Amino acid sequence: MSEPVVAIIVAAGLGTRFGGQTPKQFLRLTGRAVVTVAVEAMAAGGCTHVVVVINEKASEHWSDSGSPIPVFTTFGGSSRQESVRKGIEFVHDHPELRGARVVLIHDAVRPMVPAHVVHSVVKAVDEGAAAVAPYVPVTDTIRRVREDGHGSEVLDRSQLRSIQTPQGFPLDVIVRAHREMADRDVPFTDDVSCVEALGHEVVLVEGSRLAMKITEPTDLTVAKALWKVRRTIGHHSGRRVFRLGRR
Ligand SMILES: Nc1ccn([C@@H]2O[C@H](COP(=O)(O)OP(=O)(O)OP(=O)(O)O)[C@@H](O)[C@H]2O)c(=O)n1
Ligand SMILES: C[C@](O)(CO)[C@H](O)COP(=O)(O)O
Repeated sequence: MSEPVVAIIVAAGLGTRFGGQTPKQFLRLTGRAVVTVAVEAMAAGGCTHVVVVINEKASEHWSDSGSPIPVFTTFGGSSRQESVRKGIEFVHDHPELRGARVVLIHDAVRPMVPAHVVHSVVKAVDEGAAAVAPYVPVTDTIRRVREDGHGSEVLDRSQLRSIQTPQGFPLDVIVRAHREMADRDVPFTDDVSCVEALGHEVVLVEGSRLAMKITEPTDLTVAKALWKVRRTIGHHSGRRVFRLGRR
């Protein structure tokens, strides 16, 4: 039997920026929950198993029925970093998962990531990378506000990238990185940064605008609209739609 490729989907957030009673990852994206669509995206990209990290307080919203690959569930923590750590420890301790060759960490709230992006991340880890993240170019002009509160300065956006998930790692590397950063109490907003702090290089692969993060209510409206046309993206004759799919 070949080694598992495990995706850890973090879904333990409470969605304070989104608001509402039900955490955003359990809202519907045309018929199915956002997190369920994220599970399907991991399967479509070549993952063999998924661990969904949920919040104990919101567990009544979660159901894994109908998944194309085996799904395990564990409880998360009070920050994304802590939830990732708990997911990684679950994989590390699980007899069926601990032989994983590649581990991906994915936000439940990026449900529409295309299979080719997931596949590129898995491939880059398979080929020896210690930390892999998909990116899209920054298209807004970006300014940094000065710390003293007086004014701001423009940054050179040609050197900036917007980082997405899934991010990929060999299991031993991501376990070591998260344990060490938790011991040192160093916070990170993503997982490649955590591994980079151990001295590893971060490899970037091309991501997709479809892997947008649902953070605020408007994002879900946009996601629903994109979901309806996603099959045409990349095959459509219209240039705008084509570009959206590729970048
Ligand atoms: N304690 C947490 C916090 C976040 N997440 C997950 O990390 C991903 C990205 O987080 P974010 O978009 O910030 O979600 P929330 O924390 O739910 O949102 P907010 O910051 O607005 O409260 C989401 O899939 C979220 O469920 C998690 O598993 N555990
Ligand atoms: C991991 C991430 O999605 C990469 O862009 C992002 O850092 C998560 O940020 P959030 O504030 O926890 O949503």
